[in-house]
Amino acid sequence: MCAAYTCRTSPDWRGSHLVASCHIPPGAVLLTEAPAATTCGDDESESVEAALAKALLESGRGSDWAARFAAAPQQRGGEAAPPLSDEALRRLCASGVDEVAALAVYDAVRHNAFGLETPLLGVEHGAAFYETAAKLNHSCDPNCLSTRLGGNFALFAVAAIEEGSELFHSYLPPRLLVLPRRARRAHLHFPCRCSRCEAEPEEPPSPLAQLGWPAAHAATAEGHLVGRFSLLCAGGAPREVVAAGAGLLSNAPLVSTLRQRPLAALQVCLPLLASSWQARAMGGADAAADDEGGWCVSLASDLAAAAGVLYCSAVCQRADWPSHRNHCTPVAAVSGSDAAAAGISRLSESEDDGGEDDEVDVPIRRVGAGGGADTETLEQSWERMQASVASGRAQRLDVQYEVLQR
Ligand SMILES: C[S@@+](CC[C@H](N)C(=O)[O-])C[C@H]1O[C@@H](n2cnc3c(N)ncnc32)[C@H](O)[C@@H]1O
Repeated sequence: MCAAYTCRTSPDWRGSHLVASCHIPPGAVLLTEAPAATTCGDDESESVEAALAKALLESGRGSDWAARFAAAPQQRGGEAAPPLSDEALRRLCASGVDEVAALAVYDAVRHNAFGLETPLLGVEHGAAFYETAAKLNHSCDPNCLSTRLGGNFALFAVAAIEEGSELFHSYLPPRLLVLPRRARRAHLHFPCRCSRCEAEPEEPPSPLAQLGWPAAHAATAEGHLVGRFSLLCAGGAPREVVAAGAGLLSNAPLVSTLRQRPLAALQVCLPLLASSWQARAMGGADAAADDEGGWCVSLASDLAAAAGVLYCSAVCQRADWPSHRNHCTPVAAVSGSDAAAAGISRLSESEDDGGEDDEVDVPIRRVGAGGGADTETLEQSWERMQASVASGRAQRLDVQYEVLQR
């Protein structure tokens, strides 16, 4: 393959950006880059950005270097890291660096640095500056996947890219790419101009969102709440878990999401593997077979989180309640006609009295693979799944549901 990309500059929001210099097949490795500097962010007295600027200044980078990364006027603003405080500037200059250089390097960092996080847990552990990767713009429907391995940056094509097309990766973690535009926007520090955002209508503020109800729930024209979740009670071995995850591909709405957004597929796999390891730590296959100690795992974690915490059984739900009640968004907070229309008040009452016998018993309409719908309660769904788990195989339960009006 030819040198995969060239750097171009345009006067619009794209500023400096990377463009394919030939046809690129999916899967091609386009860039691997060591950082110009990294920081592990363990000094609580300064921000990771200030620490990174300090490391760059100490390696001899100054104003001339920083000018290559200065944000174009149309890219300024937004909510990137805050400007440098006087105290932080004083500390940066303590080693003899002049103020102009310190401010310029800090500015380059605040608009171009990458956070470093652990792949599975998503724990932030520092930041890094990559000189070439800094030129990559963001898209919510990216044609490239970037990853940080150790402190290094790697970029892969996830689609065929035509010569002359811009290379985009996502500044957002894959799990957030399945969210609608408004929800994604909250995680970016600039108004996104990518083709997906430009094409997606801005959703009108949902009455449910105003009530603090999760964004992944949408009200149908009839005013019902619609949600979707995938839940896995898996066996103890990674291959069982991954096989069950592959089974998820029979879920038509999810498949279409994954086809359109290949990065979302990664996010489905990572929790699967994490859950598998967790299962092993908890005693492997025996844990799954144990009526009292079954464990609950969400697959598409954003959807599951949005749907509330999902349990494989009333036993698990009760067991978790002492801890869950501390961070539960009380459904009781959703009051008035919207709540009544959504038919969620009974869920609130049954969850909130905390007694031994509380069970979530929301009627749902289950939408089967063939599109036919029948009605069952969540409790009946859990029972179905428990029966599957008792059969000894890794099982999952995918339910697309409407909460029916009462
Ligand atoms: C790491 S820089 C990317 C390179 C940048 N084009 C340049 O000229 O330096 C990140 C900045 O580019 C802009 N940017 C990147 N992707 C964008 C997008 N999809 N929509 C709007 N602005 C974007 C934002 O201003 C963001 O803070």
